[in-house]
Amino acid sequence: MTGTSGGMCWHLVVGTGSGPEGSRPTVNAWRPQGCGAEKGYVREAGYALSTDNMSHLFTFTRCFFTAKVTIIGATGQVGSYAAHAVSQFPHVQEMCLYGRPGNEQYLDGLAHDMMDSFAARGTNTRVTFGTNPKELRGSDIVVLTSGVPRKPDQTRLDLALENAKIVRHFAEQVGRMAPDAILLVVTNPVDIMTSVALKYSGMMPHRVFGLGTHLDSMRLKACLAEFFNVHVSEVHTRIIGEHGDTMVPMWSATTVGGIQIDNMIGIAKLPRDEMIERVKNSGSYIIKAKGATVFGPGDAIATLVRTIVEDENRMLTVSTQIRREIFGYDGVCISVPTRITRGGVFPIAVRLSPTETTLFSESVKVIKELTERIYATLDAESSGNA
Ligand SMILES: NC(=O)c1ccc[n+]([C@@H]2O[C@H](COP(=O)([O-])OP(=O)(O)OC[C@H]3O[C@@H](n4cnc5c(N)ncnc54)[C@H](O)[C@@H]3O)[C@@H](O)[C@H]2O)c1
Ligand SMILES: O=C(O)C[C@H](O)C(=O)O
Repeated sequence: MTGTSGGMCWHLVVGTGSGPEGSRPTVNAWRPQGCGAEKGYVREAGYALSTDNMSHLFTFTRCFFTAKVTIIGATGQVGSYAAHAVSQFPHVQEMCLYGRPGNEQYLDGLAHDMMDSFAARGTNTRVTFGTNPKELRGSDIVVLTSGVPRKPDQTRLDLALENAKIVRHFAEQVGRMAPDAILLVVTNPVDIMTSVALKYSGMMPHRVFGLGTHLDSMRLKACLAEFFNVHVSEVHTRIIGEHGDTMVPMWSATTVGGIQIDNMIGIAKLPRDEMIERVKNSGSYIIKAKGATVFGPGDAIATLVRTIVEDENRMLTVSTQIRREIFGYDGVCISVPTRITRGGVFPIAVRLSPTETTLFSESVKVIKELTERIYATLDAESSGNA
């Protein structure tokens, strides 16, 4: 059985094998073997057919999903690493490396290099590349990484206008060629670029989102794991607001080993301000040291893509359009906790502490003002008044 859901192709394969209690229908499912001809990956959907009453009791069914993921800006540092990281997931059937005209030779070389890597690691993902917008057709997820990166003496906000023009150009292409895709924006300043991509793609708000403070949340997680000397998986934390200087740590939602940090003995020594300063400066520190941040954002992108293609239903903090009814503000994309599924990204309303509320409103103000200025400049340019 084949169908589509959330723009993604899915296949459900049910057979009649023998179950532990007799002739209960079971499932024919293909698992990727690394170098075989299998195309899909199997996951339990939690229901299946019962022999007693085929119509009402579903207890065990499996289905698998395959996706085409396109990386725009694949010749860049973040784009190329993200393409490689994302291709490891069995659900990703096709990885399309997309770039601007003139970059064909580079993209061809990148595709060959990645295919060698896949053979070495046993990945069965098809690699395609191109610079013609028609290559975007059929994409289930598009990751937009094109744009200039900041220099060591710049802030991310300094890139806003130059990158907005690049993002507008590609967002219009995605809106035309792959309107049912989910678009993940990475280009900085990412919150403003997410708004630009949403506006110019014409896509639904829950299908356009930005990497936002997911990466900052991972950075804080690493600091906390180091401080408490525990495995990173023991730490749950979030940073909301701008991916930038006004980011807001959600200490109220920070736990170590499931224990809220305020309830941990010795917590008075936790250097919260230093940790947040370290997270805020992490990008510029790495750029000064080695030219670009690559593995952190690349693997953060990969987590988000996997969450969607595997329909993991996870709660992650990413940049999304917030609504006045829930958050008290609208007309802005900024990071809040969201639920991410194969259908898209859905903001979750949460109660913040009084300090978090004040800091979040300051963060919204910064992003909203600059977003409006960028819209005005782009609109004036389109109407020939710039
Ligand atoms: N949100 C995040 O956490 C995060 C993390 C890392 C990088 N970034 C941002 O991602 C972007 C790319 O970073 P990078 O390190 O890969 O940079 P890079 O210079 O290595 O790559 C830039 C990419 O953008 C393309 N590009 C540049 N100018 C273009 C134009 N005028 N038209 C079309 N394409 C153009 C290039 O061809 C290349 O593919 C930057 O804006 C950077 O700030 C964001
Ligand atoms: O800091 C940058 O400019 C890149 C990115 O936003 C990051 O935080 O790694």
